[in-house]
Amino acid sequence: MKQHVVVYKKLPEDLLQRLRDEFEVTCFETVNAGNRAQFQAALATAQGIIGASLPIGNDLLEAAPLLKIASTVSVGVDNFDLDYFRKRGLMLAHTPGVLNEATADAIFSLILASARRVVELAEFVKAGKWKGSIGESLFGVNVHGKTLGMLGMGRIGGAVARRAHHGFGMKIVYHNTRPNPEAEASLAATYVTRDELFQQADFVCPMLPLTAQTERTIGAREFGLMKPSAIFINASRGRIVDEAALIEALQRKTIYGAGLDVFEQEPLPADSPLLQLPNVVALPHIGSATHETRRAMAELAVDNLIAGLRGAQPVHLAV
Ligand SMILES: NC(=O)c1ccc[n+]([C@@H]2O[C@H](COP(=O)([O-])OP(=O)(O)OC[C@H]3O[C@@H](n4cnc5c(N)ncnc54)[C@H](O)[C@@H]3O)[C@@H](O)[C@H]2O)c1
Ligand SMILES: O=C(O)[C@H](O)CO
Repeated sequence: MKQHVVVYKKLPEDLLQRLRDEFEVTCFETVNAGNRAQFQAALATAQGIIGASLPIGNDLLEAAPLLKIASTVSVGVDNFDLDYFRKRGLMLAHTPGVLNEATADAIFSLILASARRVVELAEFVKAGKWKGSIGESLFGVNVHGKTLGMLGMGRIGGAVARRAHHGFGMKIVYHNTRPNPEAEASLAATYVTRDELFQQADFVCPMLPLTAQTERTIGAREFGLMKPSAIFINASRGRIVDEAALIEALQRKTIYGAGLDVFEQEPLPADSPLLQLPNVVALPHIGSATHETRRAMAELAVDNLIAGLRGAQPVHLAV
């Protein structure tokens, strides 16, 4: 009998066909309050699940007694309880690497847009307010030659730092779980303490996984250490930041601005104070959202799932 796979994200048709060739497949383009009961019922006979952007709590996993592998179309694995996977001996596969460059590009767009006030000034032009020379009050700040502080010098952090060093002549300071000799050799990156990073950087850019250790790791204390001219860039996960403290720092202008791709609550509620602040550039979690990169992520996630269900080792296992 064919094994059963539950898909909970829209996948390209040819990749779905690869799954159908080998497994019985049940698809949910999204899971919401209206179809959660059907989703849970489908899990009862599933050996594999594949999807993204849905917290898969242990209640759902308890409803899947035959499960062998979950394959997430993301590098982040914070939608899962890793200890539960270890205890049950389940595999959790993810998609590191293939999204490094697209995500680093998106982060650099936040750096440039925040520093040069691109969104604010584009809206100014569209509103018909450009009547003459703009004047100093609308000037931005330089990016080239400034100091980038990478908190987390992993795969994506390294790709951001590469752009900063080679493309923009920036000085790189970083803090990481352990020193990264390759970044030090190729990017002249300097390892600093966490506090030194917040104090020295013109652009503070965390690129950390969300874990019990990193949840709300940046708060009022850290914003207090930053320069009044510093810009905070976050495209890792919203919950690594105390968002209320960030809003306060931006409102009181104890920091210059922020470029954000991720938020405590997503989608960002329409009444978020962040949306009232001209010194904030907010994006809808688009780090990896290019056609090419999302395709590569979906392919890798399908490869991982098929390998796991065939009894082989998926290439990228988080657990
Ligand atoms: N916005 C987006 O669309 C988007 C896209 C891709 C990834 N992400 C997020 O970015 C995260 C990082 O991805 P990656 O592939 O670069 O991961 P990675 O594992 O290669 O890099 C993370 C780095 O952070 C370091 N680290 C972990 N905890 C730390 C701590 N407390 N202090 C200092 N350093 C610490 C690790 O040593 C590692 O070097 C993902 O987990 C995901 O949440 C977001
Ligand atoms: O973790 C990831 O991969 C991103 O946040 C989604 O593309």
